[in-house]
Amino acid sequence: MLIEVEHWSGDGNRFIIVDNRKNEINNQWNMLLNKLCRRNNLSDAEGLLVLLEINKKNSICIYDFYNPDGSIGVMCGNGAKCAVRHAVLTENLSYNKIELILNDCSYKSKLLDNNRVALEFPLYKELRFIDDWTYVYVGSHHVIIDACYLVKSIDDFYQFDLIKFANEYLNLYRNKIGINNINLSLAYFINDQSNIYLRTYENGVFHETQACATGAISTAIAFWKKKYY
Ligand SMILES: N[C@@H](CCC[C@H](N)C(=O)O)C(=O)O
Repeated sequence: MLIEVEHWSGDGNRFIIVDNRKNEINNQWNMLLNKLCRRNNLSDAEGLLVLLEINKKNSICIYDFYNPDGSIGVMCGNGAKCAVRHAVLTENLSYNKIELILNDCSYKSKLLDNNRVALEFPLYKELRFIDDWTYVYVGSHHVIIDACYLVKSIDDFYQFDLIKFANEYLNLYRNKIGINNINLSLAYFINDQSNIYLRTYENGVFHETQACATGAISTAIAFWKKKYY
């Protein structure tokens, strides 16, 4: 069977989108994920978005999101932005008010200028300060580590072996929080610029990705709550 797929990128976070509104693909997602989301070359994806339905009259689009390991990534901010833009292009939805239903959760969104997508998030569902790191839940689970404990400069920050660190410490964070599917973000805050530089090791991808929207939101919340700015 020939399956048409589209490659999308949300800020460098890469996804495959499949239109399954005719329900032609049944329970073959694991096969597709294996073929399309391996990390062998640059075109490999970090998640799969499956279009289930677009209701043009009410500007509603419904997608499922899968991580490359086959697990359901409940919320993926960059994937959600791609889904909204994909729905607009597919069915010419009204730009001002689009409801996205992603993995059964509803988000309000709209299209801004230059094809940017705005997505409304609840503030956060859970926040915990544990030792010198922070756990934030915004639909996906994030551990935020302040890089000032690990590196001394922005160059060191980008040289830091995030994958080795994740392999060594992920289980510790999982055990402390009691949740398995955790994303790990290393955040470097530059005070006089009010900038936070971020690197994220994603659950379900088990690798560093180019960008992670819920990681960015969680980090902003963690630093704001710690009164960094
Ligand atoms: N890339 C994401 C987060 C995706 C979800 C993650 N893989 C998980 O399972 O928690 C984003 O842009 O938010």
